Amino acid sequence: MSAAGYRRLVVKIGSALITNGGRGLDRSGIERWAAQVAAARANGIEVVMVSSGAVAEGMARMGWTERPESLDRLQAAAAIGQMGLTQAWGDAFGRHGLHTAQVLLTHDDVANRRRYLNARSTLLSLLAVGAIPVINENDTVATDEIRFGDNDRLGAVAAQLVEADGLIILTDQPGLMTADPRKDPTATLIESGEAGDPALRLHAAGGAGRLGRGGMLTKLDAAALAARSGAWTLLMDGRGPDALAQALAGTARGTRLSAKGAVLAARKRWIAGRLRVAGSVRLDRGAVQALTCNGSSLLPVGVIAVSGEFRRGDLIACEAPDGRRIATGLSNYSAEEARQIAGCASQELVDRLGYVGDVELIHRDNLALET
Ligand SMILES: Nc1ncnc2c1ncn2[C@@H]1O[C@H](COP(=O)(O)OP(=O)(O)O)[C@@H](O)[C@H]1O
Ligand SMILES: N[C@@H](CCC(=O)OP(=O)(O)O)C(=O)O
Repeated sequence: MSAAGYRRLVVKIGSALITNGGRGLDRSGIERWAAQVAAARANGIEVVMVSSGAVAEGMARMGWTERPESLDRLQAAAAIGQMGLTQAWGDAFGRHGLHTAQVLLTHDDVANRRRYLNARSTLLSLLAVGAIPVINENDTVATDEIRFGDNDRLGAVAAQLVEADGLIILTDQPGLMTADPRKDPTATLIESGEAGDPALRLHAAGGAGRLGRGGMLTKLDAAALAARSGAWTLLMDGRGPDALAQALAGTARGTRLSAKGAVLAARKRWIAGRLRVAGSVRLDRGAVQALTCNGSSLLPVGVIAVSGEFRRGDLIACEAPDGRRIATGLSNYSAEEARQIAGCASQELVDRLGYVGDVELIHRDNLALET
């Protein structure tokens, strides 16, 4: 944990920054950021990277000066450039004895509950084994319908997936300015605000730079999305020699957007608002108590019976011993698996299943109590 109390952070590095204004990958920047993340990792902070740069690196490799308009050329540039990007991060973190893991996602992967849970498990496993996940959009297969479009939103989704404390968005400006500094040199830094405050958007109408896709508007959208899972967002300039180190330590200058309000309420409301359940589990008294009084996850040990047919990621009902519905939630296991592990202590799961699965049958973040 950092002096500021951070446990897990997502760091998003935008195209404008990582490509040195379009001159190919900024390798010294990558070395510097990796060294600073490695130092934070040594202090017990888990870090997930979201790195742009594939298209810009592909453009540099091909000698293209303008970002292609057509999807197939963009995809070609991304495929060519992603090679260099992965290699650059792998080499840089490797010098600090850290493994990196390339994770390419599309929006489709997280809109689907099952795949969302799979992506989440994989990212958490990578962190558990001490690796640094480096996420980018899977541009080669992303069509408009399944595209995040910019990596700011992908950063927010990553923060949600791993339940990060914060999302650090490094760009080529000091943060959110009162106006686009490329157009208005008198613009000044807005140092703090509340994520999701519509008033902030008035400052951010300027669009993106030549290489980036998002601009400030998507960074504000990302902050609002990250706040729904309780994460704050810091928008800042990543170019200073200690910029990321300061951000990871909680001392950087930039725009800090706080997450206020009932954090998981929106997600839990979404779960509770769904009418159909695919099955149900009957709980013992101890599990009912744990869920309703302590806000705990549902563990297999507290399940006495399983009804219906459901798959991993499906919504199921949790019932008290008298059949009363007390909660609904998204199951980490299929009905068949749930039957195998009902009543099992956590340490018995691997023997029953034949593989290492989630400890929770329903994680508390995916559980909404009946009101
Ligand atoms: N109010 C603002 N404050 C700061 N930058 C702004 C603002 N409005 C628009 N911008 C533009 O947003 C750009 C950063 O977005 P973008 O190019 O997408 O970067 P990245 O690739 O880092 O995501 C800045 O270079 C700037 O020109
Ligand atoms: N996936 C793309 C990045 C998309 C993009 O430019 O995002 P951003 O840096 O947020 O403006 C790439 O690697 O080039």
